[in-house]
Amino acid sequence: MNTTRTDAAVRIRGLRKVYGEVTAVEDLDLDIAHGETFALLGPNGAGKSTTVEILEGYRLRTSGEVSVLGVDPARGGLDWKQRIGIVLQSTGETGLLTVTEMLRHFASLYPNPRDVDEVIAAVGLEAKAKTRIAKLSGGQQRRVDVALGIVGRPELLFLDEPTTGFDPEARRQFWGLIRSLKAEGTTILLTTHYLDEAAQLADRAGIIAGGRLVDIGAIDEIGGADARRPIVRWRDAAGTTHEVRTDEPGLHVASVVAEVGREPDGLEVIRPTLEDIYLGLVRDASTGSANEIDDTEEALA
Ligand SMILES: Nc1ncnc2c1ncn2[C@@H]1O[C@H](COP(=O)(O)OP(=O)(O)OP(=O)(O)O)[C@@H](O)[C@H]1O
Repeated sequence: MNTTRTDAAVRIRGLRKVYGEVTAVEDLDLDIAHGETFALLGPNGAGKSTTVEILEGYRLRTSGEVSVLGVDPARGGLDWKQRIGIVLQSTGETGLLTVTEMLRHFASLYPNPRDVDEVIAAVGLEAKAKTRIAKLSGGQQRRVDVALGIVGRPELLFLDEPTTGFDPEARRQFWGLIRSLKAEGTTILLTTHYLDEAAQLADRAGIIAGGRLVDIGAIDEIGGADARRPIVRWRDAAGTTHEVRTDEPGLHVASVVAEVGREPDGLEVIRPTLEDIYLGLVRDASTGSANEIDDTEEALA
């Protein structure tokens, strides 16, 4: 095999992609370690699919260095393609074959495929195994896309908005599947607009806006400590809402109770979710302003 194992499964340096007047990706640096699950997050048009498609070898870059499993994707041959799995944002499957037939066909293209029946069970399509793909619902067809992405036992799996159209139960089942792939050592690059999905699955996330990486870090650290500080919120006797960011929400609640002398109205302790932090970072990126943290008690009208 004409590949070299590098430290990172994916290595990107100074990536830039220009479509005519539009700069879709600018000066992007990123490393994804072997075995890591990495989520690339960002609003519509941020440059996620462009980046992922360059890594998959589907799109040529304007400039920069890219290495995927030790190979430049612009020059990746069949042996390299057999080591990666791809679930595109949308696929143009004709749907004439049954689920089993389609998977058998795909499995035959790989040197060490997974067992087709096991893959069908893993994506929850056992009852539809003999159904033509055209007759499946949108969410079921999406599950076929996921099955096709993993049947070749890829070392690196690209998942571009994999659970769009899934019902909540199917999403939970999919998360279990991704965790088992990760446990087997699969490296996963996920793009999703479901921030809970990223929080559930990813070790690290990168947030891209306007083609630039605005933050990157461990899922429980991204955005920094300040953005993650819990908020204590309550209403006073006059009906005014108070909101305080504090590292000691329990102590703050105790002091409010001591002051009010009873259960405070509308008391909440809010721990910012990944979605809250993401929205703050994307807003800051679009306005160009720094994230302002209010340490002081603030009365909200
Ligand atoms: N083939 C193309 N020709 C011209 N412009 C394109 C092309 N593909 C993407 N773009 C532009 O590049 C930018 C990034 O698009 P991209 O599809 O990478 O974003 P995305 O983050 O994947 O968005 P979404 O969340 O909507 O899928 C957008 O401004 C888009 O309009």
